[in-house]
Amino acid sequence: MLALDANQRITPSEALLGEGGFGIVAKCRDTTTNQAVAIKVNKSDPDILQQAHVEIFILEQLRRLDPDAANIVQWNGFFHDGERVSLKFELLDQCLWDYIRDRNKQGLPISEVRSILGQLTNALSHLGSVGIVHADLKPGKIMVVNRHESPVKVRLIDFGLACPASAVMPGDCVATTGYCAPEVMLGLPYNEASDMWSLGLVAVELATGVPLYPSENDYDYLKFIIETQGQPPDHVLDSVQFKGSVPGTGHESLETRYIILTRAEAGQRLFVSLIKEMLALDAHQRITPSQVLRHPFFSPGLSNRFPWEVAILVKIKKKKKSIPLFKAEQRTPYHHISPSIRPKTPCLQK
Ligand SMILES: Nc1ncnc2c1ncn2[C@@H]1O[C@H](COP(=O)(O)OP(=O)(O)OP(=O)(O)O)[C@@H](O)[C@H]1O
Repeated sequence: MLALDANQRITPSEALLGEGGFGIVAKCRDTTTNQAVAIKVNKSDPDILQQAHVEIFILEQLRRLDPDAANIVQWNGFFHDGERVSLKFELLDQCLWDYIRDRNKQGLPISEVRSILGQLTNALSHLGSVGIVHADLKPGKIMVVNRHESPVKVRLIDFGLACPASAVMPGDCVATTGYCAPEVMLGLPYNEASDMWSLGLVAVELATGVPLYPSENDYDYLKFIIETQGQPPDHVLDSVQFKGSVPGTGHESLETRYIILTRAEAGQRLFVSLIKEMLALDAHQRITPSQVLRHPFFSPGLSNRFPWEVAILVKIKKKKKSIPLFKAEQRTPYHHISPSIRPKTPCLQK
């Protein structure tokens, strides 16, 4: 492990914890406290420097919250190292992707899904109380404090794309394809409800071990959503002012994913009913954090009454050919979503 000296200088090396678009995260020892910490060292690029200052602004807002009670990473300030700005965080153990992978991608038992989903809903509730949208929620941005602890505790990390709900810039979508809410993708105004959509997809991944919409491009992602849930309601599509290019064609995946309940236990049915409310296409209809926590899926004693050891499965249906999402004669790209691909039976129901 590296030392963080009195002048707060560090040298990146084998202590690398992670790497991202903004730089690296390294494990260091803070010589004043003698504690291991995680230091996010941003690249010296001017755009990234500006982004780092936005992240610092958001982290300052979050100081009003108790990180432990709010399930968000504890931030301990920042320092400059030459041209670079570095952020100091509590050291966490592993991200949820790795945690799920270590369980052979089988999905977690109901007790753990409930516990982790409850903690993340609590995190969104706290973010909402200070008017912050995370805007990039996914298993890679959620970390386990200590994988050997039971029940495991989780924290939300990386507020690099977060913004006050009152200052959202529609159309400025840089969030991760495969987790971002439809309204964000469509360039519409968005708010805290977009994090709830992402959390719905995280919940499915916790329960099944695999992503529901594993897409690398906007076209595939939108296609997965429409095939499984139908197209967004007309009043949503009517407000789309899509200025960018039509999401790429030619690389379409030929898969659709369906949630299959192997044994239709009550716990599983409740879980699917909750997920459907988290993944409401219309953000106004989406369930809120306090409603999630009051959902029967969280009722005490559920896991005792309905032990759910068999994880939910995701069935992958292969198609012979791709389906056009857009019809040339219609008005705007997102009105070109062909009604013919509306599923007869929406997949998110048993
Ligand atoms: N507090 C922490 N403790 C331990 N590891 C961490 C911590 N914060 C971040 N990491 C590791 O570093 C990785 C990158 O962190 P982070 O997402 O904050 O950086 P980023 O540059 O914004 O990433 P991206 O470009 O993917 O958005 C994480 O996925 C995680 O593995």
